[in-house]
Amino acid sequence: GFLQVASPVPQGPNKWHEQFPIAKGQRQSPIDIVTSNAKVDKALSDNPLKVSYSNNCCQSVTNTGASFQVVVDGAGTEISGGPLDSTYKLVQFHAHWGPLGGDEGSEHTVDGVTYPAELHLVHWNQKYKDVGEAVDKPDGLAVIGVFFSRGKEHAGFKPISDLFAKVPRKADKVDISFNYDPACLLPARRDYWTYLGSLTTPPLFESVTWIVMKDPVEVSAEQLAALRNLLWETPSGEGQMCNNYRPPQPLQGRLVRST
Ligand SMILES: Cc1ccnc(S(N)(=O)=O)n1
Ligand SMILES: [Zn+2]
Repeated sequence: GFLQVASPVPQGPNKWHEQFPIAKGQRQSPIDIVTSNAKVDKALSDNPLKVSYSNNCCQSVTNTGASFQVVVDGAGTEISGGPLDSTYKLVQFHAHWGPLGGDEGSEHTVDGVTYPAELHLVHWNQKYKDVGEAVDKPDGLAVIGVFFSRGKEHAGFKPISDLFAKVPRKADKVDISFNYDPACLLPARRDYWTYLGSLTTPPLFESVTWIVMKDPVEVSAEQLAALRNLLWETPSGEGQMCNNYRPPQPLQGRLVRST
């Protein structure tokens, strides 16, 4: 009602710099990946990215108020190789998406092309004692980004997308009682672009080695629509969660490498 104190609706990306000056930093994410400027680096293929997730690592799905988040118990879910000088452990995965039926929604773009959604698998460097220590270190995090395109249903994503209706409001949480291997969300072809960037939502720490898979994975229109079962606060009250993506940021001379 009008007597309630409206909870402050989070400021949009173009205001983040007021509270998080690093928003205008030198290694911000996402970026537009200009494929002709990406440099093939043989070292990446000589030491292939190793993804070894266990199938009982996913604990729960939460509505964070900004996305869904599958919380992972890092036991046995590790990545290494490729651009990484250390072993990193999966801590959570979430996504960013656009309006119903639209083609914008991804954070990274490829030669200016957007996808309807982008999945982020967040990992922390095992050289640190926990994710809290890693989160603001230059080599603290590694995030694998996977573009979602609209097409046939993704059988592997269905057990997760079916849970969104159970966590409509911020802080809602449902346990994942079934075995689930997040590797099923990766495209078959493991080629990627990699560059040094940041978290794409506040606190925007410049601590992420980004690994953006070249190939999208197909999910159905219904699975994309299921993302809107998640609700969040809008200026006019509670509404469907959508457009929770940050637009591309200045490259600032960074090199993007490619397999
Ligand atoms: C853990 C975390 C926090 C904020 N933003 C991100 S993201 N979108 O860069 O993956 N991850
Ligand atoms: Zn993200």
